[in-house]
Amino acid sequence: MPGGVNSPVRAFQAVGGQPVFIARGEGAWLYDVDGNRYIDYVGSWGPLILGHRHPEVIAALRDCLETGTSFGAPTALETELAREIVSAIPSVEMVRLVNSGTEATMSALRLARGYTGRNRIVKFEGCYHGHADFLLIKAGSGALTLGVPTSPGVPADTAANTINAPYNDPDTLEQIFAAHGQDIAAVIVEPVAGNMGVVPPQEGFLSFLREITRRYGALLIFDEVMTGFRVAYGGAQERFGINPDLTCLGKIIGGGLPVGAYGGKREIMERVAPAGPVYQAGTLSGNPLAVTAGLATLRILQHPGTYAELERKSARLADGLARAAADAGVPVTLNRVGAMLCLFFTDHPVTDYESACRSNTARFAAFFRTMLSGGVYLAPSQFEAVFISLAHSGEQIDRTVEAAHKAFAAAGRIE
Ligand SMILES: Cc1ncc(COP(=O)(O)O)c(C=O)c1O
Ligand SMILES: N[C@H](C=O)CCC(=O)O
Repeated sequence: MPGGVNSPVRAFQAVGGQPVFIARGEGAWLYDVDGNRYIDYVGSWGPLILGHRHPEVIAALRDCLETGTSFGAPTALETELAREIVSAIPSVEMVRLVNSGTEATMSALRLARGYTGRNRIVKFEGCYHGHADFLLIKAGSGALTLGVPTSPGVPADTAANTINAPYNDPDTLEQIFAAHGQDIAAVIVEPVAGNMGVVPPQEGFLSFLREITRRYGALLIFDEVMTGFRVAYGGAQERFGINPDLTCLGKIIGGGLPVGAYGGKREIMERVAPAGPVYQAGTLSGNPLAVTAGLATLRILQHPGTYAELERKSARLADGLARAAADAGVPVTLNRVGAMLCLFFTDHPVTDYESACRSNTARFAAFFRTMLSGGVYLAPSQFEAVFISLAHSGEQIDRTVEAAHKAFAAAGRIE
């Protein structure tokens, strides 16, 4: 396997050392093949908001297995998940299930182009929307971590239709629309950026996106692959009260199995084949196992108090980390929205790609390695989020903060 991994973010290139090989997970614990135990803040990169092997998810999967693994035909289960998404996500009236977040964003953008008859799209520097060619330009996540934000292999004429704008910068976007507004099919955005570390939208930024896209007849697409069912049950659009035209989902709606979805206004979604002419398909789309794990997860997330509990746990971790950094005299900027947070090794505010890149990544690497040897598993990159789950106990969070005291001291020894 290239680099020994099946997705670049799993390699330890940015932090040094070799990746840990995982044997199993239980709640918020991860166990490696050498018998070490870690408190897990990766959660399979976001899907495991209930932790590993939640008993209700596992029981539902066991029952589902007895019926088969895939049919390539409609099932009642997929209809149930579609209904749940439509009732949860404020702007979604119709939805199509796919197999990954990448498929969701790629398909939503094809639909936006088919619907508007325009070719250009606007994305934001440091946002990551999966690995489709036209989105791998100044992309975040592993691409940023490995220093290849714009990938070789993306044809120049494909890249020419993607316009990159700085996140949280309405003035630049206004200029882009003034120059190209009639050609822009859509603006796609992570409503809380989570792939250049965590960068919240500044006051008014999302409403500005809503206004300017309407003004120029372009669609607004929220990529809620990470934020959907995480920063609120109804995603960032519920939390911030802004309704996009299309929404992309993934991660949590598959409960740890491969899934994605895109949805939005009926009038737009009815252009998707076979209802309309914009083609998109998938052999395993709506897979019963993925749908079952997703549905079981969403049902637990609906319990009263769930998001308040996530908020409490996340605040306890954030406060503890901030205190530990201050005790060690290491300047950090901590960004948090609900159950996703990021520690940047800088004393400047982090509001966009450029300010995220000012973080001291050598300090992050030292912090990461000391946390790992102290039994805490973080994403091996400065530019990824820390994900808190319902499975994290107060005791695990306190242990994490204890480990962080040592880790900040180690980071502080690096210039
Ligand atoms: C915001 C966002 N969009 C899209 C994707 C792509 O999803 P996937 O890895 O399932 O293709 C990811 C994560 O990888 C993501 O965080
Ligand atoms: N940051 C990525 C998406 O959220 C991590 C998942 C991956 O690319 O493997």
